[in-house]
Amino acid sequence: MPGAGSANGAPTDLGLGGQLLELRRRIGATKRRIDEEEAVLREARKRLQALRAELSQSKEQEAEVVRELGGEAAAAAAAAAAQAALAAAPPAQQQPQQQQPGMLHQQQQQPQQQPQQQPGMVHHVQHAYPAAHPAGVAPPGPHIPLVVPPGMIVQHLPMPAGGPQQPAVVMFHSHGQPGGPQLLAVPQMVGQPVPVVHVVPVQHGPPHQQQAYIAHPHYPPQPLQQAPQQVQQAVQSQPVPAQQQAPAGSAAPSSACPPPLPVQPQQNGHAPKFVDRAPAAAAIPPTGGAAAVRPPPGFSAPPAAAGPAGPPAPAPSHLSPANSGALVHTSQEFVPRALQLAQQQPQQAEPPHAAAVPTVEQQAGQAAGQAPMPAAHAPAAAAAAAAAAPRSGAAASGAPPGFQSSLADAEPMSKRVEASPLAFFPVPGRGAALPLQRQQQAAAMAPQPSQQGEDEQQHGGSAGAETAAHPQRQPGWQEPETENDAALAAALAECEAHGEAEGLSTAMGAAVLGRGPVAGEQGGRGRGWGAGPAPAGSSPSWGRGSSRGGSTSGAPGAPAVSLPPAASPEAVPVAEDFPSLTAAAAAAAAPPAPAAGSKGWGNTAATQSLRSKLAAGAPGPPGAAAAQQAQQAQRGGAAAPAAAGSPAVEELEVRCGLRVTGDGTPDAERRRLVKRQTFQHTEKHIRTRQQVDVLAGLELHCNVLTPAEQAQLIDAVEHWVALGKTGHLRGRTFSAPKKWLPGKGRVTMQFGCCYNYATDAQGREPGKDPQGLQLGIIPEEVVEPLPPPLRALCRRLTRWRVLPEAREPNSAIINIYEPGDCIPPHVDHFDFVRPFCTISLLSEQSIMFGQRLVPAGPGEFVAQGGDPAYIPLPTGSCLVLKGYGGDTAMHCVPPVAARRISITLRKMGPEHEAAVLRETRKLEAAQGFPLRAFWEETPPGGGARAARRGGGAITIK
Ligand SMILES: O=C(O)CCC(=O)C(=O)O
Ligand SMILES: [Fe+2]
Repeated sequence: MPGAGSANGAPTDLGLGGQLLELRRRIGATKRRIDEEEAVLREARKRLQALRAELSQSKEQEAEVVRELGGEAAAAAAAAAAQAALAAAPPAQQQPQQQQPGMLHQQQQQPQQQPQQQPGMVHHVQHAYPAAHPAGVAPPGPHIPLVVPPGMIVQHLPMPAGGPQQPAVVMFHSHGQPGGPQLLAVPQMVGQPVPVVHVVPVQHGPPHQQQAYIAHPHYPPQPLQQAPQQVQQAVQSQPVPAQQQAPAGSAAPSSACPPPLPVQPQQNGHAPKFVDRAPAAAAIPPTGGAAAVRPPPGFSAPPAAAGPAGPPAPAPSHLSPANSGALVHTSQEFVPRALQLAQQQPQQAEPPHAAAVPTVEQQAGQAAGQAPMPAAHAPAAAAAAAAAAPRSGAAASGAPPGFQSSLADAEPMSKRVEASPLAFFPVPGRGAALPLQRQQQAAAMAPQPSQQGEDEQQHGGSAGAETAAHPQRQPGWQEPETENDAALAAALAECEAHGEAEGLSTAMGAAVLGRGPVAGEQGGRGRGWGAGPAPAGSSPSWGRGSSRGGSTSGAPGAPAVSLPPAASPEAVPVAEDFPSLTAAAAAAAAPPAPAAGSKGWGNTAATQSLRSKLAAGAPGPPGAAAAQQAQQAQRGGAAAPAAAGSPAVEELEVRCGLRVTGDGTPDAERRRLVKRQTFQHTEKHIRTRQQVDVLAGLELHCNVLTPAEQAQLIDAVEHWVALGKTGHLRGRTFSAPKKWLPGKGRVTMQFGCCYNYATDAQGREPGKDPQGLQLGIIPEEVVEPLPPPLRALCRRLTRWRVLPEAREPNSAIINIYEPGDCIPPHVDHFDFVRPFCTISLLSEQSIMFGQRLVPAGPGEFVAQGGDPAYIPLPTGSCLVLKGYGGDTAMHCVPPVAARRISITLRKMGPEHEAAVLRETRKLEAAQGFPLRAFWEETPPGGGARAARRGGGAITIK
């Protein structure tokens, strides 16, 4: 092949001149990469500095709070608890004690004298552990009974394959904010002892790894590595060897935590590399084509994680939701419980992997849609009322509607936590202060993905004939865009008729209306909707797209061609169409204006003071900070750098939490780094026997997010997961499988709309309503809107012409794959328009495409009638799906070798979008004031400070 490389990578057949040119090109490319990496490094250093500054400030504040609160007794109790646990623990192994050159000192190390603490509070019980631990989770270490302080959050813990997803772990988490670690808590864990196993000091690693891990009962007990006194010392002051490896025999799954960013493209072992992704001056045409995307022979999808598999052990009772709010424990209880917890672990040994997984037959049955008929479909109004209940309940009792502005409004159960600041999350500026009912609602409404046939059906079916493989392919939304716009405009007009000028719906509307007229797709390829022509012989009933959609993929059977490069960056409008995002974000961020007689608490003095605190630079999660800044920008506040004029897109992205502060690279320059690839993989059509290109229409855009941006986004996702796990996201926004079956579950979050991808609490099956009709988006299940960083990301995708302007996504589903997790074969539901896309984060894994993919075993999928094609998805990339690849071919992600997050961004069909708006309006009407997104909410009654005073929470910022 011309240009093929020799062993050392130098071209051999180009002649000397050609070789020279090629080498120069490579040198240029390498230089550019070096520049990029250096920029990332610079940024990381800056952030580190900011974190350090913030940390010392936080520590001062903490000391002040501790002084205020007193509580010597608690400190003593906690110390006693630690000692007791240590004394009861197995004998210590030797742990390296000596400091090594380059060792990093834990910033949160405590003085030998613990500060005075409130009962139930132990903080900074951290054991220095190598930040660069490859497993990233639960290495052997001392068990320190940690009483979860109010103010800590139970965050995700990378779990062994098959491990439970119950949030029974606690970690510190920095959120990558300049503000440093955020310490939050979940109610059911407050006051509960948990054994600390692993703490990663916050100053190491990329933001998503700046976490402290505390053992999960799922893990077997870890041996102590030090004598108690040594441990104590380690906890309080041991420096951190930067590169210490996990001792052999660690229970930690080796791939439970991915390597730090910047993440180099890595294969999961399933797929060969097939396209050189090195930056080049122009878009790289596909090389290798079909052959390159074939799987290696003998491919199977082994979960790489070594952890035990099987159904989760029952959570210890004190961690169960039933114990939520049971906050009152004497310090004497802590020690025995901590020990009990540790000692329980061997009894919680998991049954063997195989026992936990469905059989092939079961899976095939699920795929074929043999699940039982669902229960009766709750009427939309009832569902809306149910969804509204948590917030309208208070209104009914005469209290400020929806939110508990005083503890007296709380339901009986919440009274159990009323003495605790954990009735609210005392973190200003972020999703906080959810009334307890909302958590109950979340629990009640959460889908219970039995995972029985979850994903096989989730988006459009699986095995079987083509019609069966696309059961959800519906006509209906494939109208010309003018019709779509009209439908939307009508829906929005209806909304506007309600007369409310602010709030979520308007924000959503603004986001929609802010779009200009339809732009030509893909650099002027016409107005096709991406639905390529149906393969010859396919059923015309598949949808109007088959006759109407502009082809993006060429005629079936024709050799696939690489699409032309996207329009040149210079031709792309940059800032001029961005303000619509600003408006939307600002509108979404703005507190609802307190109309006359408004009973909302959004404008209380406390909230105001919180806002000014934020404005003064207090940290928050990306979304909250962005929202705050967008608000200031709208008001022309001094803190908004470019509020007056038309601010540069990068500034707006920074505000929305997408772009990392300080990255001043102009938008057009950034866009130029994006590289697009197209693919080709022909199979014989199952029925017609003609050649079809199953990958036609797919585009992979690399470098859409820089490593720093990825880190920031990951951080935001982790934060949302934490909120979701603790019931702080509306309705079915968050769902985690109750049963953790290998290869069968994933944590997911849906924003913008609720898609019925799993059997829900009302028994509605994926993709079907109770009558067996197709069911995709469920408008009455109102979920959280797109958070600002995702909104900004969507905007970027259209601004950079990765997606057409008219297809700017307004919904997202975030999949969080632990090692071994997968998404089974499906075609994305046709309630979402084409093209849509999926963003990859954390680790590079391959997505599999085929005309017909079917399960062949637990977490194993095979192609029928041909070879599957694999496309490795590098971190920071965006895979665009349309044409045959997005409409007809099936795709799945086989079990991943390392943790991965994907964000699938899709635009709802207009009637679905309208329905979502309508249902949102209904909810708002029912509760009497606009819905607020999670990032807008602030704790009533004075925020963090008051929470601290009231209940003794530790709150950093
Ligand atoms: O994780 C991915 O990249 C694919 C996700 C997907 O197929 C989906 O959400 O529909
Ligand atoms: Fe999909």
